[in-house]
Amino acid sequence: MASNGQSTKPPPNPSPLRSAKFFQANMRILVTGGAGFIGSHLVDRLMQNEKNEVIVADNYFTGSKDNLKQWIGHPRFELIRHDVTEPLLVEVDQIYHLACPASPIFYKYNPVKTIKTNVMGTLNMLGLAKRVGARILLTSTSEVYGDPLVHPQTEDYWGNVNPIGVRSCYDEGKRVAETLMFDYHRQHGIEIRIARIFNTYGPRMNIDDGRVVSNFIAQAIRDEPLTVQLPGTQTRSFCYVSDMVDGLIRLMEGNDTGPINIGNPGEFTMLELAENVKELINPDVKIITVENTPDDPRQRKPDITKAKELLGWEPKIKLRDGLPFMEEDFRQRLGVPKKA
Ligand SMILES: NC(=O)c1ccc[n+]([C@@H]2O[C@H](COP(=O)([O-])OP(=O)(O)OC[C@H]3O[C@@H](n4cnc5c(N)ncnc54)[C@H](O)[C@@H]3O)[C@@H](O)[C@H]2O)c1
Ligand SMILES: O=c1ccn([C@@H]2O[C@H](COP(=O)(O)OP(=O)(O)O[C@H]3OC[C@@H](O)[C@H](O)[C@H]3O)[C@@H](O)[C@H]2O)c(=O)[nH]1
Repeated sequence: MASNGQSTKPPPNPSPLRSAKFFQANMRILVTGGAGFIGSHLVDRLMQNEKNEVIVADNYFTGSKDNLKQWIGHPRFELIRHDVTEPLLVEVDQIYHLACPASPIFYKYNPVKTIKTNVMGTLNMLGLAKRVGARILLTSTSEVYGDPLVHPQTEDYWGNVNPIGVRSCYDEGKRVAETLMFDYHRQHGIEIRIARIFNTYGPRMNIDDGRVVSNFIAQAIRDEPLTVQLPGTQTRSFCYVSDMVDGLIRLMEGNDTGPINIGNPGEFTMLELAENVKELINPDVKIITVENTPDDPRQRKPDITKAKELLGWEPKIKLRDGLPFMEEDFRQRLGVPKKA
């Protein structure tokens, strides 16, 4: 029975290859998009369990082998250059399906490819889950709520999304991906999990990723003005990556299909974020305002009641505690030590 009370078919039989000796010893987990920011932190956590074998499939559009360098060559780890818009034939027990560019700059760069990644990529991974009887988790997004008219956002809110805007390749793409997940669940009995991830930050974000936290930290370290996009009063709620990974694993291992919001309810305007970065990282830096892009959501904050009740999860790391960890990582990669 799905969490929403709908009855489903029983799950398909596992692939016969799963009764091979190898599978009895290990849980084999596929992470698509595992070379990216959240994916590589998830891989680190999964690899800590000696019973897990991890396969990463990534096309390196926004991810990098560098994020996984500590695991390359490890006997329980495999890295495949693969685009999820093409089918993938592997034998696995679980699929964490993250593959998709997440920064607005990158997902808008080739919107047709972004929607293909969300739709064909998710179809391919669901097809794989069906063939081998694997459980599959989709990393959906708070962007399914669009420019929300309900605040904070609860999972039963259907959203306020522009279907033909420049962000639609991503937000409508993820909405279709969620639909596909539930249709495969109802029609084929696939075990699904859907996480609606809210803005996440932390070490290993691309320095030129274009998202706000990485932009402000890189700008503060480089002594460049912090670029607050107008009006500056728009809000976001930022979750530190280790909390996010913890939530994703709890969701995968738990009994609820979701969708479940995973995010930190601490809400900040972009001006407040800039002021925090300035104070913590470089008090001499200027804050300037610049033009915004179309359809930028004006407010965003997760209601995490469901995550608390169903997963026993809530974030532990506050923004002001997480920013210094990210600063340290960015300083190392940019080669700019902290001034004495
Ligand atoms: N970071 C956030 O704030 C956030 C918020 C909501 C949802 N999400 C979701 O979480 C997931 C990971 O986000 P992230 O922040 O780590 O982004 P990221 O860009 O760092 O990682 C995405 C990874 O997917 C890979 N990829 C992209 N298209 C692919 C394709 N067609 N085939 C194979 N690999 C492909 C990229 O190379 C990259 O390694 C995404 O699905 C994103 O939509 C992230
Ligand atoms: O330099 C900048 C960049 C961004 N911003 C503002 O910061 C806010 C957040 O922008 P980001 O680009 O970091 O990310 P967004 O919140 O728009 O989207 C994100 O949200 C959910 C996820 O699915 C995605 O990973 C990501 O698209 C926006 O209001 C934007 O206008 C700035 O003020 N300055």
